[in-house]
Amino acid sequence: MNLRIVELGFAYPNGNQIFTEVNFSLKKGEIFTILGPNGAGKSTLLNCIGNLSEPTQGGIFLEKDNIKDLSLRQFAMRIGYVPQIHQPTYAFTVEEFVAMGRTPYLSAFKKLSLQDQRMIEEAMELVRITDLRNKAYTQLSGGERQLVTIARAIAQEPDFILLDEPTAHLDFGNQIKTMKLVKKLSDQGYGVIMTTHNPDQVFFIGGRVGVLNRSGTFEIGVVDQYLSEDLLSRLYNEPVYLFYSNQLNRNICTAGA
Ligand SMILES: Nc1ncnc2c1ncn2[C@@H]1O[C@H](COP(=O)(O)OP(=O)(O)OP(=O)(O)O)[C@@H](O)[C@H]1O
Repeated sequence: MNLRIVELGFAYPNGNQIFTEVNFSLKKGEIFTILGPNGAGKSTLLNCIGNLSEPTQGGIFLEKDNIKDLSLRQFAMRIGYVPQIHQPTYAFTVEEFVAMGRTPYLSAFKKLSLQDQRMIEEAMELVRITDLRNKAYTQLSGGERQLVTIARAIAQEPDFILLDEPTAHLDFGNQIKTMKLVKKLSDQGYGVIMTTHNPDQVFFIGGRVGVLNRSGTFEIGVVDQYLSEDLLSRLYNEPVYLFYSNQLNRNICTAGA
């Protein structure tokens, strides 16, 4: 299964052109990260891939199917989306919230099957939130909500998972756990697209990265070959340094004094 982003462009109705000519593809089991400064359009791009915003140019294809031609149910079985902020309306328990991921598989008024229950358990275990199962979603911290929303996407059993800044509300320990979880998801065969503000996370993950510039251009490269101190310093308008760690066997990205 291939997810292809072809000649994608997006402009808001007020004429604000956010990006043009975004091209990349992703297989199941791959991770693709997206970097870019505030306001560059990372969330807008993920919203297009997540079928929440309609691109003004180009299209998004799952194999040969343009996603705009899929029913909501077909789409939800193939792509799961974890938005940056999720404001709950009702006090569902964590287990009930994760169970919503099974909605595409349910027929009207039908109870959850054993397979549905198994996927809900597996998703909660993978994200390590099983002990929160009876807690109200409205009573969770921002970080816990983020993990529960990731579990809901996993329960959806999609081929691809989109994560919009998944570590935005997390403490340092949970940021590390989430990055390990992202790697685990790809090991388990999910294709993952993740936006982040932290280039070090991109070095941790490796693979390919797309950089969205303020000008709306999008460039792709292999992390270690493409992301240089010079490129990152220009991207963020601040000096950025890379150090190779023999212990970690990867580049570490940090700010200067
Ligand atoms: N409804 C809208 N109409 C016009 N412009 C908009 C609208 N919504 C967002 N924008 C603009 O689109 C641009 C891209 O926003 P987006 O949230 O996608 O960027 P981002 O890279 O995800 O930013 P951040 O890193 O701060 O989350 C911003 O300049 C924003 O002001």
